[in-house]
Amino acid sequence: MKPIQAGLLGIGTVGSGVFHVLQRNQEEIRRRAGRGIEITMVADLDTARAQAVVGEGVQVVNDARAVIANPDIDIVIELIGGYRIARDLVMEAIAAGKHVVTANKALLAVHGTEIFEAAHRRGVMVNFEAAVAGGIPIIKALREGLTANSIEWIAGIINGTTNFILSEMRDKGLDFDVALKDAQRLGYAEADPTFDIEGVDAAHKATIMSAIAFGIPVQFDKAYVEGITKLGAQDIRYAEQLGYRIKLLGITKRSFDPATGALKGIELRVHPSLVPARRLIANVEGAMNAVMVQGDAVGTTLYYGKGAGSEPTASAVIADLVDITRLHTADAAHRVPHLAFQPDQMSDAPVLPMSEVVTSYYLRLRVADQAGVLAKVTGLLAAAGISIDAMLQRPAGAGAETDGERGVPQTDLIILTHTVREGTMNEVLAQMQGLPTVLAPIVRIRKEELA
Ligand SMILES: NC(=O)c1ccc[n+]([C@@H]2O[C@H](COP(=O)([O-])OP(=O)(O)OC[C@H]3O[C@@H](n4cnc5c(N)ncnc54)[C@H](O)[C@@H]3O)[C@@H](O)[C@H]2O)c1
Ligand SMILES: N[C@@H](CCO)C(=O)O
Ligand code: NA
Repeated sequence: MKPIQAGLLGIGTVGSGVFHVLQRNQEEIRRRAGRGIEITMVADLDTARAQAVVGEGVQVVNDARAVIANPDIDIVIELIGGYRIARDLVMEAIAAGKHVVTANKALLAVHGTEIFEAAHRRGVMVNFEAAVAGGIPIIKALREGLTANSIEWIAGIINGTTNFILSEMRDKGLDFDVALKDAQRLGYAEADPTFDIEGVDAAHKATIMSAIAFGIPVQFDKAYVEGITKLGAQDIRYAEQLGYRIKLLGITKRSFDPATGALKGIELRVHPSLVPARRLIANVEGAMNAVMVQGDAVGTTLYYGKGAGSEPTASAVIADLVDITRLHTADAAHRVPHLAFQPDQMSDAPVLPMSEVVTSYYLRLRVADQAGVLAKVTGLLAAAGISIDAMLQRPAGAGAETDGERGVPQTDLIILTHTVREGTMNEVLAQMQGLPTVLAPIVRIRKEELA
């Protein structure tokens, strides 16, 4: 049989990896797919660079629409990125009856509903393994391997750039900015790295996983998003002293009413989290990703590997090409549904507001070092029914022995709490912040036991 022909839109970090791996392993891939897979046309704005990557045998154009219009091409691979042009091109490729492979989590988290509906109507596949945790086959695990389970929660380190930055800061004492530059140089960061450091990229990926795990539409606009830019080095240190590591986690979870047992909705959130240092996931370092999935039948499973970079991401893109090649002639009923659940079987369970999330907390308060302060702080927690798990008091550090303006001696109080509703915690934090003996904005980091 003739090889299936694919057209590539965008040949940067990931696109060049796809081209090279497909070429290097073409014989094995052909034996697995049952048919050869060839990239016969490439579009990139920088045609000279693109031509240098693919050599003379492959047609290079600067207009992505020329690839979509080519009748010999059955699969369009979108590796441009971003929401705007990529959305139009993917929709046009679907309308033209092409299957699509994309690594673009931003696109799917925001426009996924529209894209999957269009693909379903047109009878084509949109595959996106590379969009979540790069080379780790997590989409396949969730959609196929774990299909027997009622998924209870997913928690993952799903942004390589921020995990790399946190590791470099902790291990080598590097400054945030230096570590970020290194992550950009290594090809981990998004075109706009604020997406990485502000938690947006992780939230895109968590949004996609929430849809697949719980059969809800992709709803990025409902996600709670907090990045690592406000994390202080001293919090990383204090967390260690208490037996925890701080990781940027993407979390999605079914939440039940404790009184009735009824499903309240779905938690969907990204924020720095304290994780017990003894957990495997707490020891995932550098640009590596790891995703924990808790299913009712299988229990806890963990997926670990490279979540970013040229060839690791290419590995996932090519797996999608192979799946499409195998299923090309099968009708929609025989394919794996885009979001794991059949399109007419989606749930309308709401994504919960952050105030309804129940979790535990790390609090750091800069307080006046005087009698009765601790009692006031813990009194507010007690009045709200919030129980304390552990506590530290530490000197405020060199140069911070006294409060600048008022000259009051000061100290740091670090408190770990047991679980409480976030809305309740917010009220207590507002009261604490109002105490005259609390001298600086209170630091609050959520804590996940992941058990
Ligand atoms: N880099 C990674 O590790 C990684 C991992 C997983 C997913 N992704 C995703 O993969 C996608 C590509 O990322 P990348 O790192 O390869 O980006 P990149 O910037 O290295 O490559 C994008 C390429 O698209 C080209 N391009 C831009 N506009 C174009 C247009 N209108 N028509 C044709 N070509 C155009 C650029 O010239 C560039 O060569 C993004 O959606 C990204 O989020 C990247
Ligand atoms: N910028 C992303 C690339 C992989 O999606 C990361 O750092 O994880
Ligand atoms: Na993946």
